Amino acid sequence: MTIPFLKMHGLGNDFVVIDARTRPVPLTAAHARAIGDRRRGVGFDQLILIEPPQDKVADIFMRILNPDGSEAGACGNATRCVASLVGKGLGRDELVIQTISGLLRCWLHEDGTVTVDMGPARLDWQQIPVAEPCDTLHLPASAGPLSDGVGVNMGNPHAVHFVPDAEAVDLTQWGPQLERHPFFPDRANIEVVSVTGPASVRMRVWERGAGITDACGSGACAVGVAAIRRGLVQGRRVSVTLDGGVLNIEWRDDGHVLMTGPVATSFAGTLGPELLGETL
Ligand SMILES: N[C@@H](CCC[C@H](N)C(=O)O)C(=O)O
Repeated sequence: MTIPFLKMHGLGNDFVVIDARTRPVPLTAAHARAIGDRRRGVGFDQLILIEPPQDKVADIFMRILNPDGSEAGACGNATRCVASLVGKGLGRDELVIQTISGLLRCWLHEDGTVTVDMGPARLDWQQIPVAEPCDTLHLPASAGPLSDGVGVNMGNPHAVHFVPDAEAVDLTQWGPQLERHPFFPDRANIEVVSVTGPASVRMRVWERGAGITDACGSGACAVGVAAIRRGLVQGRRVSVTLDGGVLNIEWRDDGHVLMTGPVATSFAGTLGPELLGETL
């Protein structure tokens, strides 16, 4: 079996996107690891499967796999990419994407950017989740210079750390330690953030199951929410600058987080037996 795919990215956060709406593509964690290996495979930050929806109000179901084979409940940048791809295919500028975490409404704009309603920010300690009751505005887990994080779940777990200079943090050293800290039973995506203006921040990310990436959409949402909760920015809109560019985040009064940013397609390719094995 060979499987066609598109390589897409949001701010350099790159995805192998497979359209499995008309035929099932039963990829396993082992397949994800093989395809995701940038030396042997195609390489990706996330593998995205577009499947038929299980909910009547949704247009598609989006499955998200990390390069370590783990499944994620949210991927903001891929949601924009998939919304753009599917929306253009259907001739629609508004659609609903279902994930294992819920339903996400998306809007395609004339300038090519996409807005996603990433759903409500979940802030209770059980929702992050963390190992024991605590104030999620001040998480007690630490590693090296990273401490006093803010816990936010955007369909996936994030621990946001405000630091004087986000560029100065060795994420390769401290990211994996915090990702797998026993305080985070589901592991966590780790963000380091410096405030750069009254409504702007600079963020770098260590993604759970992927490592350092150029951008993380759900992470930018978590960072916007954390900055607002801490009173570090004015208002409820935050411009988040990542290595790959800027995402605009709005935390609405009803608790939902809106993320707006660009979408890009790099190339089309095919996955063959050398990566999928003979069993698929
Ligand atoms: N790149 C993503 C996040 C992908 C999932 C994450 N690594 C996790 O395991 O939760 C984004 O844009 O949100």
